[in-house]
Amino acid sequence: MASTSAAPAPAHLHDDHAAAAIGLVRTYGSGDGAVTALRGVTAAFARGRFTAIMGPSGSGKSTLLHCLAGLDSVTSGQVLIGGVDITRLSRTGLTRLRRDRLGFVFQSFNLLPMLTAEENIRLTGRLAGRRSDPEWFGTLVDALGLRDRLGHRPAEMSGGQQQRVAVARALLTRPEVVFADEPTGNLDSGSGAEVLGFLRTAVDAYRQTVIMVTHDPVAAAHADRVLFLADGGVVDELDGPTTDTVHARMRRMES
Ligand SMILES: Nc1ncnc2c1ncn2[C@@H]1O[C@H](COP(=O)(O)OP(=O)(O)OP(=O)(O)O)[C@@H](O)[C@H]1O
Repeated sequence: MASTSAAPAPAHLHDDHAAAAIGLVRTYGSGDGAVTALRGVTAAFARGRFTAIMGPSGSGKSTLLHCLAGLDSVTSGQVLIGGVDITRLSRTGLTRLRRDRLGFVFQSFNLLPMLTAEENIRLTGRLAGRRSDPEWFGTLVDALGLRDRLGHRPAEMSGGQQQRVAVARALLTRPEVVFADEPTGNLDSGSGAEVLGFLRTAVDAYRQTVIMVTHDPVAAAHADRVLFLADGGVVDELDGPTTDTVHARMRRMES
């Protein structure tokens, strides 16, 4: 396992947290042109919970998500996934951990155009050399309403259908954490609500952990908790968000 080569996590972050950032700093460039996107972020993400990350443009949301997901390197600090400090993994170890233990949903769907919906859904498991559980595949396909789309290629599907394929792909390997970067950014509100509703179900019914960046208070209201960033730091947090309470916090941050 890739995880065995990493240092142990602090004891208080071992058990209940699927992911955590500890003193995370990310600076891009150097000298006069350096930009510090994250200025020492510490945040923990509980297992089986849905967390939204919000904040003004440029506040560091995508950088935080990408560092947590091992898609971007960190300048200093630790990132724990299931208790493993991923900043200490080799490149190969990190690639393996991402493939085996994390799921991704991006704004732009990121499906392979030449593959059918079914082939796209099965792709990550294939790359990991695993046979997927047929029952779980069927459960996902039915829950996401994709049964009659499995033979279609991305160009033959709506944006909402493509994103549902991407969600099925992300969940098929039962990852430790699903990272979603503006998953509804390219969808109309109806299709967006379907995708968010399914992410909610994945958390409630299957104890999936979801961490999602969004600009949209309606999307954030599907989460259990919202973390607010400003200027590269965590400035606020809200449990049990509603669209109204998220709006109110955003307004307060802007004033
Ligand atoms: N690869 C990079 N090189 C240089 N600067 C970067 C890079 N990525 C991000 N930044 C800078 O880091 C800061 C945080 O960017 P980030 O994309 O994380 O913010 P965000 O909150 O996700 O913004 P948005 O809501 O507009 O997507 C910004 O000032 C941005 O310009």
